[in-house]
Amino acid sequence: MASKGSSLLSPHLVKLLDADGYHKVKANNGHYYYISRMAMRHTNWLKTFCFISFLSILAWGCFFQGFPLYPGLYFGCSSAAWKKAVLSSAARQEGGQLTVLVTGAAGFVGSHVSLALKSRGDGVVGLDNFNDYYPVALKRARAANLQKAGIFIVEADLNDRVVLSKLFDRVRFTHVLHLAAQAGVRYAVKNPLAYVHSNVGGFVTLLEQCKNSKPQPAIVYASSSSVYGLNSKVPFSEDDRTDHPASLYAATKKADEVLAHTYNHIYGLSITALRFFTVYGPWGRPDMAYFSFTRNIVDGQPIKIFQGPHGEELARDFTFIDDVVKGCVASLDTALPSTGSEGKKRKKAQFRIFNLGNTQPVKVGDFVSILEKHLKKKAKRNVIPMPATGDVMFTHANVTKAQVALGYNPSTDLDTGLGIFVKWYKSYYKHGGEHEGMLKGYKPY
Ligand SMILES: O=C(O)[C@H]1O[C@H](OP(=O)(O)OP(=O)(O)OC[C@H]2O[C@@H](n3ccc(=O)[nH]c3=O)[C@H](O)[C@@H]2O)[C@H](O)[C@@H](O)[C@H]1O
Repeated sequence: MASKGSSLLSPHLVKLLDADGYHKVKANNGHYYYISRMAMRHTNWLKTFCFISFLSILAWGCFFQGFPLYPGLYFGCSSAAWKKAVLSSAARQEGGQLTVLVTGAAGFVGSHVSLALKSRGDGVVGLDNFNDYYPVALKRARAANLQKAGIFIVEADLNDRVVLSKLFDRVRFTHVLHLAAQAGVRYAVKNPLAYVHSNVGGFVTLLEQCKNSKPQPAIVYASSSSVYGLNSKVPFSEDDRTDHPASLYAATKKADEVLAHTYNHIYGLSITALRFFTVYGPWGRPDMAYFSFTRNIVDGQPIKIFQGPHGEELARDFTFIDDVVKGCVASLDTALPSTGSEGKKRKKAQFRIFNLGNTQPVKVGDFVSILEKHLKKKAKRNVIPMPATGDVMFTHANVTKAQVALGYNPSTDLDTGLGIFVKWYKSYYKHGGEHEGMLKGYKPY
């Protein structure tokens, strides 16, 4: 198709060739080449084909392989500024013993534990995808608190293997506190795949990264009281069966527990699962009843109180955030190191499961009465049959194991805890907290 020419060709011949449908092209070496117009057209088609193929591979990678989910971030996480921010956040201060990656650091529990760790000198790096399941403004406000304390949050999805691997290349994490998840029991009927994406896919992506690391970090992660599902024996103990989940949310948390066991068994990852019982408190989750009921009572809107099929009241073992933070920190402190390295197990590793509850279940109606007392306002109660969206009738934790192993001793009763929450709520929304848009257009059930 292309014929090599030379500057020695006579102008007459060049003219002839042009007329015959050839392009004259000068190469870097000074030689001229004559390429037929047909070949040029083919070359252009080839370029277009290659470009479209490149875009298709990129799109395929983004949507199915979790590879660079946010191209901006992907490139951003190679920048010098990014590396500096990560390293400075991970640096331990005086008294600090651990270097912890906290996933879900802009979340409710994640933000509290991150601050607690940082305040005692541990190195803390956060990871959060700032999804809009509930108002992002609240997550940003929590993140601003962390930033003030010197904690950098990597903004990425857990499924983003590229970002995770860059992060672990930079920092030798001694521990991972994995709290990122798609939360909420009832929203799972609306958006089941969000739970599979974060709680199953994201968890496995993280475990893969941890198992391949050298050294492997010890992992402490959030399970849930919901794994007890339809069990009727109370209080719930860690040795009870957990194979009757009542919601898809619970099923994904149960899946996490069995997945964690597999990684512990095959790769020697040290793993601790914490079964949280309806955690509440300042900087909490607007989708949860204590928060949304408060908002409705303040606004003079009715609240819906669910009741069982025979008119029974539901009850929860509401647990105050400060107690849960202590449980998380003690779990990190007592976690033994993982025994494997770069995907190879050396010996048996620690595997633990703990309930972190309050041990004092309260009926939802009584919990509303306590809120009314602190808000000095009556709720407009609308008692309705429990919708078929995955709720269980009651939860009640036995925390003996956590008491023995972690020194866990919940000390905040619901009255005290809700008083602290209401004080925070009033102050936050009085001082410019984003009230507008709070759960706007969002109906979890
Ligand atoms: O322990 C957990 O593992 C879970 O705790 C939390 O789930 P739940 O215990 O369901 O909390 P939450 O929604 O505050 O409802 C509290 C009570 O109010 C009742 N409830 C709720 C809403 C409503 O409109 N009416 C109502 O009666 C409702 O029936 C219930 O009896 C977390 O959201 C979840 O992510 C997970 O961490």
